[in-house]
Amino acid sequence: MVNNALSVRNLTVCAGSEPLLRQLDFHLAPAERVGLLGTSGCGKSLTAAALCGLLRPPLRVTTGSIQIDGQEMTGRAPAAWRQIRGQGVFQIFQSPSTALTPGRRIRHQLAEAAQRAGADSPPAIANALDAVALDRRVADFFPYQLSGGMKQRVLIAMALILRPRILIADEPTTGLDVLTEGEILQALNTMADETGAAVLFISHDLRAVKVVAQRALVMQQGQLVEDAPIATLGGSRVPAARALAQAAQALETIC
Ligand SMILES: Nc1ncnc2c1ncn2[C@@H]1O[C@H](COP(=O)(O)OP(=O)(O)OP(=O)(O)O)[C@@H](O)[C@H]1O
Repeated sequence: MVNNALSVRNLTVCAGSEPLLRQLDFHLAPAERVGLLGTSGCGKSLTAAALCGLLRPPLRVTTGSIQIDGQEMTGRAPAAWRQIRGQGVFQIFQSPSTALTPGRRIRHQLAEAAQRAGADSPPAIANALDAVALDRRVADFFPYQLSGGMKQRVLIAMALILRPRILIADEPTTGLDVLTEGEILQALNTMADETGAAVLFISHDLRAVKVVAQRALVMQQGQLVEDAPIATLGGSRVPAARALAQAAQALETIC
C-alpha cells in the first residue's frame, strides 16, 4: 500500500489552553495538489507551521497526529523535524527573504540543497534555474539583489533540487503583481510536475488556488469545514465555501 504524502488526523493546536486549530482531519495523496483556503485569521498559517514542526510556545499540538510519508511526527524532537524539513516537507512563505541567508550568494544556497539531495551541483542548479525561468546569472547574486518574485522563484528552484515529498506554499504570491503571480504559479506547477511533490497551496484567493490545485480544503475559525473538488465549491452546503466560489466568480466577471 502506498502511504499518503501527508495524513493529518484529529489535530488540535492550542495557545495555552485556548484551541486555535480544532480536530483537523485531511490527507494529501502522493503528487496531489490541494488548496487550503479561508478568510484572514482562520488558521491557515498555523496549520502550515504545525505541519512543518515550527510551532513555538505558547503554541503546541495538544491532540492528534501528523504523518509525513507514513512517519509519525507529533511529539518528535526538534532535531527530527529539522531532518524532515527540506526533503520531507518544504515550505515557501509569503516573505521569501526569511528563508534565504542574506550574506550568501544564491549559488551557494542552491549548492547546499544539491549536496543534501546527493545531486551534481552545477547541472542541478542550472536545470532548476531554467525550470523556474530565472537567468542562470542569478546564481551569482545575493538575495538583496533580487526582487520578491525572483526570491520566490529561487525557493521553488531549491525545492526542485531537494525534491520534497510535500511542498507547502503559504500565500506565496501575496503582494506581487498579476504577471509575477502567474510566473510563480507556473513555476510551482513545473516543480510539482518534475518532482512528483504533493502540494498544499495556502491562500485566501480561490482564483490563484485554481491554477495549482484540483481539491480545496476550507477553514473557518480553526476548523475544517469543507474538503471538496474546487469545481463543486459553488454548490457546497457550507456557506464559507460558497462565498469563496462566489467571490472568485465576481472578480472574474469584473476583470
Ligand atoms: N503565537 C500565537 N499566539 C497566540 N495566538 C496566535 C499565535 N499565532 C497565531 N495566533 C492566532 O491564531 C489564529 C490563526 O492565525 P493564522 O495566522 O493561522 O491565520 P491565517 O488564516 O493564516 O490568516 P492570514 O490569512 O491573515 O494570514 C489567529 O486568531 C491568530 O491571532
